[in-house]
Amino acid sequence: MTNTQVTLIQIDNYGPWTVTPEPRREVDLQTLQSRLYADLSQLFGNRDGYVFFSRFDNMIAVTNGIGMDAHALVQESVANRYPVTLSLSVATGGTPAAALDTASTQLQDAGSAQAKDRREILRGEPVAEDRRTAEDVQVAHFDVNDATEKYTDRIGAFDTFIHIEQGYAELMRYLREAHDSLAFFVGGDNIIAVCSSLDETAYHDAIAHVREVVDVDLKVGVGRARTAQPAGMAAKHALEVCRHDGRDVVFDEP
Ligand SMILES: Nc1nc2c(ncn2[C@@H]2O[C@H](COP(=O)(O)OP(=O)(O)OP(=O)(O)O)[C@@H](O)[C@H]2O)c(=O)[nH]1
Repeated sequence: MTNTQVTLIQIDNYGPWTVTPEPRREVDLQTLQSRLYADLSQLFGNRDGYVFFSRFDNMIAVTNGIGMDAHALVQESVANRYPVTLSLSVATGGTPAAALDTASTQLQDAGSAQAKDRREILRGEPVAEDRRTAEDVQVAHFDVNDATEKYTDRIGAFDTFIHIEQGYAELMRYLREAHDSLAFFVGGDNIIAVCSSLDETAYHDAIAHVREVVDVDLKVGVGRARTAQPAGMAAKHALEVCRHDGRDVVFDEP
């Protein structure tokens, strides 16, 4: 069984801030959001976590092995350097979606994302040390088959983008509904999913579903570990085996 620890990251009172005292320049908001994501990726990544930008004002991190003190340091570092602050809600669960639901509820209970007086909330609990196992995190790294040859080198950049995003949208919905798992677009033609304990058949079914509904061909490498970073690396190595052997689904061999 997986035991994913998820952290919901939310910029405090961001909506009002973007229009106070009057609407701020969009280029400045885009710069702030992407720099904040880059910083969080480093801050959590240096501690073996993964951060996904999702909606930018709300980001989602896989934080197995990262305690509350480290979360507090991340908040302090951001508050010292940015004109905005962050609330962090940490939760664990048998599935990634269940963990994120708990994290969301914890933060909603602390007040609205647009409440002036709700700042720098830090709530929740990490996975208890004695309950951690070598397979707490399952990361699936999906990739569109031959995206360069089929799309990038052949059709317009925007139509390529539509194909890739459609594949992502269908996969994200399917994994959420069928397996309580969370999939994130990470650039190029790549999607990284944080999964519950899916087996090989389940991945074949997910790939077949996406092919059938939106005609996008995927392959996937799957890795498992105590924390996100080594699970993600194992998934990348498994994906290389897919490429080499022409297979659609490969699990890493721990
Ligand atoms: N985030 C991320 N992006 C990647 C990674 N590998 C490749 N990409 C992106 O995906 C694009 C396509 O690269 P590939 O997936 O290697 O190429 P392909 O044409 O689909 O070929 P095959 O994957 O071998 O079928 C690249 O231009 C990168 O933008 C990765 O590990 N992580």
